[in-house]
Amino acid sequence: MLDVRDLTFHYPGGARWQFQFTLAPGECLAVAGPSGSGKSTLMNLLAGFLTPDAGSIQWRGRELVGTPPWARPMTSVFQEHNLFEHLDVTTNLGLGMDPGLRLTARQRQRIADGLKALGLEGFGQRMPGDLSGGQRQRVAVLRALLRDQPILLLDEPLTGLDPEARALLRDLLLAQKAEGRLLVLASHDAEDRDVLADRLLPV
Ligand SMILES: Nc1ncnc2c1ncn2[C@@H]1O[C@H](COP(=O)(O)OP(=O)(O)OP(=O)(O)O)[C@@H](O)[C@H]1O
Repeated sequence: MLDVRDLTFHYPGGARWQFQFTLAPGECLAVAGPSGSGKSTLMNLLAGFLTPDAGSIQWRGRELVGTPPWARPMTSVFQEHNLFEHLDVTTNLGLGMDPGLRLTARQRQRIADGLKALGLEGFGQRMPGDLSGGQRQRVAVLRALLRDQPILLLDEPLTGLDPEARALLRDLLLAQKAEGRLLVLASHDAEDRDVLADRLLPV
């Protein structure tokens, strides 16, 4: 269970937020609100890139506030995809699984299977700069999924994709839920929220 309680935050001189929700394995929470309402702020608080003024984020009874981002049981796909431009697609994906890139045959197979499932078969040796925006986005989501963390933070993961890629990624995210992962999804798109989310957090 992810238990977010009285999580308060403000930017210097800016508005103040307070977030509260619980999320069980297999559930998706959609964070909805207009541009500038604080969706990315919540994502950054959960990921540990921002420090709250007060409140707690507990995962299975363990407090995550104060835990650095890399040690949290979550992985994020934010609007900037943050692929390493000088490394090919397979290496980008592999680094998410093992920073030392000592990949097992099974891990290599998972990368190949993931690329195939997302319509990117044969793209493993390409450089990110040689991909379309939608292809880069799929690689970024795949990299997050391959990291096998229990919590996925997704900030507009399907925005800008064509209908086919969108359907592929939606199915992939539904499969993550079926496997028991927790999804926190910021999305402007009501249809994505309807398909994926169990609950709505208006901000
Ligand atoms: N570093 C910062 N310092 C001060 N104010 C900030 C900072 N980052 C964001 N804000 C402000 O906080 C508010 C919430 O921003 P946030 O990015 O969380 O909104 P959002 O709901 O994710 O918007 P969008 O849908 O456009 O991505 C905005 O008014 C924004 O201008």
